[in-house]
Amino acid sequence: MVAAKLDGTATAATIKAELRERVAALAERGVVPGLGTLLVGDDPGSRWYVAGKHKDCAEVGIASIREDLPADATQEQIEAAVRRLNEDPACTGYIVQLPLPKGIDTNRVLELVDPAKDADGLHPTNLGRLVLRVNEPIDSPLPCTPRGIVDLLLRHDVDLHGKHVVVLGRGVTVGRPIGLLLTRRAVNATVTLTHTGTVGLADLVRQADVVVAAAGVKGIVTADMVKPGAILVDVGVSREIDEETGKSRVVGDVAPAALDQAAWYSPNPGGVGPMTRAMLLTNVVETAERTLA
Ligand SMILES: Nc1nc2c(c(=O)[nH]1)N[C@@H](CN(C=O)c1ccc(C(=O)N[C@@H](CCC(=O)O)C(=O)O)cc1)CN2
Repeated sequence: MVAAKLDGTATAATIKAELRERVAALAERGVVPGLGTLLVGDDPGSRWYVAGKHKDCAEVGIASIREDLPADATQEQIEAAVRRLNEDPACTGYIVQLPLPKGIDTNRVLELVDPAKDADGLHPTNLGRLVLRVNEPIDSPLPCTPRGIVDLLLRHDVDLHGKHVVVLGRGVTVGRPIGLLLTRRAVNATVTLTHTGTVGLADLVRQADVVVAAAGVKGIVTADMVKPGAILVDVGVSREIDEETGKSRVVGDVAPAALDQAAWYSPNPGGVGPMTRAMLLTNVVETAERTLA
């Protein structure tokens, strides 16, 4: 079977073109959306992600605000930066880049974010709205990666109604919230959330119409675990050195041979990552639009 590609890079480019028009419409009404980022420390991956977010903003006309703190920043210094972003009128939405350094109480930091400026949709108020609004549209920011995955599937006309989605990984940015999005009445999928304590993982994955692999374990989804015709969404990010080039490269949770079984697959890189970035911009634009409603 030759699997069709869920092209996140191309889909994100379409979304950015749509957003450019919405940002222009906001400008006509005197509103300039501004994305703030709070980056603590010097992890190269996090630096790259934050730089990408600001590059994306420049492409669609969103203003950029940065708060960068050293790796030894204290809880108090981080919380003070969050308060500055809450109070900055130029910042209409912002994110705290995760993970924060060891020893920092991440939940305490996230709970300080003004829910109306929560561009990541990770504040308890916004996650709570996602829990409560099963039947009606959600008028608050949604977590970027889950939203990006659902949007990527829907924009490729994948019908999720009645489908069994098996999710690997219970992380806060992907695994836990994606079940809430997929089981809303408008989407109507059935979700099994698996994690390191799950017994019989391979048997569960074999039952899946859609596999969302967000375990962060290289090649955990192997060919023998995939039902023929399933859809494979690869979220995992592990790094290894490419033997030919000697350079570091991203490898996903889905083993290459598993793709032969699939009807659709999201490449990694080039699938979910670009959609995560596009959904962050979407959240920022929607947050700014809500100020006019
Ligand atoms: N506050 C947040 N922190 C983190 C999030 C998040 O959504 N909010 N998600 C990840 C990191 N992340 C964004 O922050 C992110 C990860 C990956 C990509 C991406 O485009 N990846 C590329 C490949 C990149 C490479 O080669 O290294 C791809 O998939 O094509 C964008 C954003 C954790 N932290």
